[in-house]
Amino acid sequence: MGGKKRRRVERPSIHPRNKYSDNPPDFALLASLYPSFKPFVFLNRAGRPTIDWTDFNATRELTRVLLLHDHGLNWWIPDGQLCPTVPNRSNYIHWIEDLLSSDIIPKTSTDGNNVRGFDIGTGANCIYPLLGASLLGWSFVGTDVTDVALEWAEKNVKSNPHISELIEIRKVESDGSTRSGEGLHIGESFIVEGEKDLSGINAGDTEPLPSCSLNADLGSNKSYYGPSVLLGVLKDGENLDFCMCNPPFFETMEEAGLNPKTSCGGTPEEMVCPGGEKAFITRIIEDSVILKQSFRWYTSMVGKKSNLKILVSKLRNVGVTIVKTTEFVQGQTCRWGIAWTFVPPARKMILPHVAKKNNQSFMLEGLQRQFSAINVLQSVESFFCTIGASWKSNASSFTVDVAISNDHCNAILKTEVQGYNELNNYQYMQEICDGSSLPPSFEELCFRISVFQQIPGTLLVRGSLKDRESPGSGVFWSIFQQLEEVLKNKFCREKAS
Ligand SMILES: C[S@@+](CC[C@H](N)C(=O)[O-])C[C@H]1O[C@@H](n2cnc3c(N)ncnc32)[C@H](O)[C@@H]1O
Repeated sequence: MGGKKRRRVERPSIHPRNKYSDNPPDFALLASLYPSFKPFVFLNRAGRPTIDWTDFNATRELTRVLLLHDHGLNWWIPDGQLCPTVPNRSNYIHWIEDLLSSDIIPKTSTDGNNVRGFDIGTGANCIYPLLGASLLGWSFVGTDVTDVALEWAEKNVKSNPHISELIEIRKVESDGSTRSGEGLHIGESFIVEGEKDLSGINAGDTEPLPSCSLNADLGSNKSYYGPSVLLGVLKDGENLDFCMCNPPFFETMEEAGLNPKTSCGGTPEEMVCPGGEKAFITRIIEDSVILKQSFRWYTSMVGKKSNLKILVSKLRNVGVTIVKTTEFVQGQTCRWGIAWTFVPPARKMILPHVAKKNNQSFMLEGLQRQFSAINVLQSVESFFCTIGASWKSNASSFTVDVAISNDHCNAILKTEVQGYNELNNYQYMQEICDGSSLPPSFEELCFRISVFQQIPGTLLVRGSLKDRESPGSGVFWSIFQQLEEVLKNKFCREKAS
């Protein structure tokens, strides 16, 4: 013991564009400027001004003065309603801003102007529309089910005439139907068999989610009990840039009350839903499967990492083109963000974790009888011949040595059909925005493809990079994926999907 050095785990930091990233709230200054805030401020043991985080009145007053002082927003919520922490909520807004400005999916013609978002469960505090509109000029539809949330969200919008035109508050009926407004339809919910199980699903047992065709009566197409989330709330023909959601995280109020260190309020309607956040976000996923490209990005906050994994697994099964996750700093605790889209990606990207591997392999199973390892080897040769690589094969060792120039690699990547991409973490997202995740430049990419007989009818194909440190390792991975698809399509009874 003791000999091992502890690796320092890098914690993600507050978003660099967050107003508070370099200047955390200055309680002393705020207390001097706002007499109503002053009584809540005292010096802690280290002599620094602070507030009692377990006092709801103190946290609410802090939020009020921060929104006023730093964002020019008038804001209030009644006792007990969920009180947002402004720096934390801002991180989510900036993450969406990154998604919209990245070139992962093609940009729209508006190119950052007239961005329109949809806040599922905006709450009495209406925090996301208020921040998104005041910081970035975005327009919003904010939805909710409870009267108190709708009433106070409206009040908060109206108290800010400079942005009130940008925010529409929309009611979702709590009985499972949706309000019959302009373009909305009331419909009976139908239940998909096994729906209850969806909330208890494990990462490994993700069945494809039920889907049904888009039709005029969208609200009736939803596959879950309870209030609509998107289907039927979204109006006919409405297309938005993104939706966002801070879902009711918990299954019970007891679970919700487990953090005694802070008091941010929160009623059962705000904090709890049957099946917790996993069930709630599953509803968003189910609706997204039907609504597809009505939103460019679907996003949600996630409270538990275990749920994040499950949700990513679910998304793998429903035909999304990209899944992106991030970690948000929330004081002592962590929250995660998940985003997905059905828009085809703009270009190929290399996953950072796979890009670092220098060995890749796949199995060719269920080989059709007439084919053997030598046929596979020949197909490997012709694959590389077609893409213009130089290659040398050795029929006795069942290997093909390949060399590809940088220009050829780029040509291959350009024509490639992008499948599923899972991009992790905010830092990586930044790389994409900077363009530094583009395929790196190198002289020649050299690797060996080997074909091994496993059992009759099964071959293993392995690709090994000659130079472990090659900057083209990500490109190698990508080409190897294409080879897999080609070989599976040609040789296996069960074709590549
Ligand atoms: C955790 S609160 C989030 C409030 C606010 N967005 C925030 O971040 O502080 C969740 C909100 O979702 C609302 N809600 C629950 N089910 C909903 C549904 N089907 N559609 C819209 N809102 C819903 C609740 O009433 C509650 O206001």
